[in-house]
Amino acid sequence: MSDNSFEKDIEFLTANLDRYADFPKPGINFRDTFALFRNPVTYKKVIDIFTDHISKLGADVIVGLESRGFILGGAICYNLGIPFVPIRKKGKLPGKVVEFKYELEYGQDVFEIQEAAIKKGAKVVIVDDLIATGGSCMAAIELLKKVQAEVVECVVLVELTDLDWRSKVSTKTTSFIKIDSSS
Ligand SMILES: O=P(O)(O)OC[C@H]1O[C@H](OP(=O)(O)OP(=O)(O)O)[C@H](O)[C@@H]1O
Ligand SMILES: Nc1ncnc2[nH]cnc12
Repeated sequence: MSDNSFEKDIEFLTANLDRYADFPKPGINFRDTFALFRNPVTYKKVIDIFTDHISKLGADVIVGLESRGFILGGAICYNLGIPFVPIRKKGKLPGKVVEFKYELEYGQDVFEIQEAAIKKGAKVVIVDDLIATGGSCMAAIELLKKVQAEVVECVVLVELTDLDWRSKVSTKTTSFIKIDSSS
């Protein structure tokens, strides 16, 4: 559920989100959140909405999912003065990592987190630009379980409402823009 005070901003953001048919595969309507991030006006609105919501959750750490979760997470952490920790695709993080394989709307991948990046029992909020099948968020939750962190909430900008992500993600999830994958 989104905060009513941001209702007008959310309508504006929804209207400015780009859609590309048949990318990266036939049949996928790709929602390009970079359209919102490259415009300073819409980017600020997005970061303000996330910051306002996450400031009430008592998070110790924000975990951002590669790649667009990084663009959100860094700015939100700057506002809140809390650490940012990345979850990256396999093979990009040095040191001891834990990994989890997952599926998404147009393929499969492996996520990793650095073991030393999160303290046991830390309260974590996961951020990403979009939830579709829920595979990415589920993989992030499983990785955070492995390092014994506590996932308080997943917060995403866009939710594809008709895809069955809830069967994979039972952790509380907040989205601000809700759209049908075929619209
Ligand atoms: O709910 P899901 O079905 O898992 O899909 C959502 C994920 O898919 C996209 O990222 P993508 O994996 O394309 O990675 P990228 O940001 O590195 O391009 C999107 O930014 C989410 O992270
Ligand atoms: N339809 C979509 N648009 C953008 N990112 C996605 N990740 C998974 N499905 C997606």
